[in-house]
Amino acid sequence: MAPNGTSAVGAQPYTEEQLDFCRRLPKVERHAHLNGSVRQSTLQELYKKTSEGTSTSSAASVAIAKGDTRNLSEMFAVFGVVHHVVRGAELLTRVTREVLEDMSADGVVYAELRTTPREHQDVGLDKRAYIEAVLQGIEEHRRLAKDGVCIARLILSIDRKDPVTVAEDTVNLAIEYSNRGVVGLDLCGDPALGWGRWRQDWEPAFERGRKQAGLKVTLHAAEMAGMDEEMADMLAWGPDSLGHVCFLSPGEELRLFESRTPVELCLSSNVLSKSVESYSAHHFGRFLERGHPLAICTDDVLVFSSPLSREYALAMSTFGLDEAKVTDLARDAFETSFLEKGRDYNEVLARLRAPS
Ligand SMILES: CNc1ncnc2c1ncn2[C@@H]1O[C@H](COP(=O)(O)O)[C@@H](O)[C@H]1O
Ligand SMILES: [Zn+2]
Repeated sequence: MAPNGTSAVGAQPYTEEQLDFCRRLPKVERHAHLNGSVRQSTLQELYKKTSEGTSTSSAASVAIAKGDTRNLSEMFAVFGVVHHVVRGAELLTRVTREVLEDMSADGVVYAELRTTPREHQDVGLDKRAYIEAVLQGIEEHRRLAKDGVCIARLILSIDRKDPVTVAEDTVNLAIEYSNRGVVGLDLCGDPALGWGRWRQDWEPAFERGRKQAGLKVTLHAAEMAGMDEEMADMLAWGPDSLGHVCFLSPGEELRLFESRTPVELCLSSNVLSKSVESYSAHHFGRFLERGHPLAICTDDVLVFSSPLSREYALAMSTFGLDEAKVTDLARDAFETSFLEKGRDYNEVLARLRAPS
């Protein structure tokens, strides 16, 4: 790619050398939604087999490029396109394996995948089978990977649009699978649909997962304006990590800095969904300046067409980081992860510390 060539997201501000460095750099992915990270060619292939026939336009429309007029709420419709075709245990296992293969090829050595357990009634899949199919994909990748393994753990997501009974179910499942690869719980979904429910619905559910099984908790937070009250309540409770945090008032931002709660920052996701005006205006700059614990992440590589190496290259060029700083960022991201101490932890650490 030419230094100033164009792609789905417009002119590239980084050089070929920067991108190449970021590709080779061993990295950690902490915020990737499984169905938002499905390989584009797989989605197209699955779409062709449906009753919609040979049209691939629906599959193609999941990619959001610069200039796309969809806002954050409209963007959530794209996940319906993926959920429509990724059905059944076999496909869930396959897409999980492929996501990890793609990450591994991009230099990711450890990934926390997150997904919302769903029933696929038409193919007789219940939520337990859903989770087992995803865990099987992680296991298959590990067994079959030829060019380096991306070690992975699973986080179960609770969608803000669902009733609290669904959240309770998900917590039960996360507890059940907590010694089999599930390390945490997440609050996700369209913030416009389910805010104002933190204290009553979500906090008790997450608290139970944390108390009963030591599960870690990450929350999509301040994804739209006017969520200060929820943010204050979340911080008072004390999550292990927070995603996005785009719309913080100066007071809440200060409180977050003081709490030292790690943040998962997704530059392209925020710029392309118009939560943040431009790369240079991204709050990544302020968090970096404060030395706040953070991890650069992709969110939904299928939708935003930007793998982790590219997100690092964008941060590198936009904020003038040298190779040593970018290397530190990748290592620091691991410090914020949910991976338990043990053999895998030591393996990831060794790969992150290996001289490049
Ligand atoms: C843009 N930022 C975002 N903010 C909030 N939630 C998001 C998201 N991107 C994805 N999801 C959540 O992840 C689900 C798809 O993956 P899974 O089916 O769970 O694997 C979406 O339905 C949405 O709830
Ligand atoms: Zn997300």
